[in-house]
Amino acid sequence: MNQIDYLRISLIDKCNFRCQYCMPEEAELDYLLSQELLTNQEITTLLKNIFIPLGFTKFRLTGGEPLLRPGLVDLVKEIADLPQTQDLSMTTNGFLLAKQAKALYDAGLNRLNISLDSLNPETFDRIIGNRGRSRWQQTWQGIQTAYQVGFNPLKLNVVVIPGVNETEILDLAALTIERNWHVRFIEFMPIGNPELFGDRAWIDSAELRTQIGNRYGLESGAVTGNGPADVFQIPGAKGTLGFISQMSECFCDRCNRVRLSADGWLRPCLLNETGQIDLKTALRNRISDREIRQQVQQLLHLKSEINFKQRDSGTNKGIYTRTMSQIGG
Ligand SMILES: Nc1nc2c(ncn2[C@@H]2O[C@H](COP(=O)(O)OP(=O)(O)OP(=O)(O)O)[C@@H](O)[C@H]2O)c(=O)[nH]1
Ligand SMILES: C[S@@+](CC[C@H](N)C(=O)[O-])C[C@H]1O[C@@H](n2cnc3c(N)ncnc32)[C@H](O)[C@@H]1O
Ligand code: SF4
Ligand code: SF4
Repeated sequence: MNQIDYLRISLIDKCNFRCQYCMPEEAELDYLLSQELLTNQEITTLLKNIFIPLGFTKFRLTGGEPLLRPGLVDLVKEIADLPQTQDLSMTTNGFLLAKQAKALYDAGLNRLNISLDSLNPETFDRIIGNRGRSRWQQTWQGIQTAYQVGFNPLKLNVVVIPGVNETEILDLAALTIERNWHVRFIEFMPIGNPELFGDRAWIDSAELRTQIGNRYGLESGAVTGNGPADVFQIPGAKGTLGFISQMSECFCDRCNRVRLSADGWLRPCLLNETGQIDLKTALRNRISDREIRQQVQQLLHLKSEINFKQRDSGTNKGIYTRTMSQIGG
């Protein structure tokens, strides 16, 4: 069995974007109340008393949009300062990054993955549901600032949507030639927007590799990470290209992570809710650390069963009912 040592922590379920593939504008979502969110202190207590003693050393902050979380820099510092923390990273849409990047870097955040689905401001705004105000320029500035303050590796996540941004694959891949950035193409999953997903809403990573290989050539590459990306490189490029292929491949056999939702549910697998544990209620009811650790350990033992056998059990006819923003993607 793989060692499960990577916890993805959702800090908030709200977002300042409404990406078509995640939180489409027309969707009605129920948001958590602020008292339902784990506090910073509860998060660090869980890390110190539960997850670290069970061998967790890698933590990613996500959401919703983590940069909207009040007290974020303090939380980053507290987690980074834990002696057992080997890797502390964040996944963000980058819109509020230009102002926060330096403070986050100084607080000890090691790595950033930033979503950027298009280099064309109009396409970008259409994807993120801009509600009348262009957001591309500020997002691009956030990415540049993050790189300038020292985030390395800096990864850009592109969800590839047929008919929306698929014509930009070569341009996005070309970003890595002169820049030490890591562009990752993600196969669109049937989570969040069933209409957009339609009949064939994802493009096989192998197809993208052929396109890019024909234009620029492609060889194997390497970059630091804990995730499912297969990494390649354009020969001579400064950065790399990653392919995250959850639709065309199954990488569950190398799964090393569990997820903590913003309201404290520990979820063994992204794609289903089997076996979830409510850690917030346990903490607030003063259940002993020992007992909570035992419950978590039991879930970790069950995880490989859940991964393989119940991957689709959280779906309704193959469509997932919770969005990535609610789960903590
Ligand atoms: N099926 C599946 N997909 C995942 C999982 N974790 C991440 N992904 C996919 O990978 C995309 C990028 O995830 P990121 O948040 O950037 O993190 P990562 O690639 O795991 O992280 P590093 O490699 O450590 O940088 C997500 O949007 C998902 O589409 C997972 O546990 N299961
Ligand atoms: C849910 S977001 C949370 C962090 C941050 N708001 C962001 O967008 O980077 C995390 C990742 O999930 C991805 N994502 C959301 N919905 C998806 C879907 N239906 N299929 C594949 N990836 C998805 C996003 O592209 C992003 O890279
Ligand atoms: S993918 Fe990220 S930025 Fe886009 S709506 Fe979802 S949580 Fe927000
Ligand atoms: S689908 Fe579940 S088991 Fe597979 S990689 Fe994602 S979290 Fe792990």
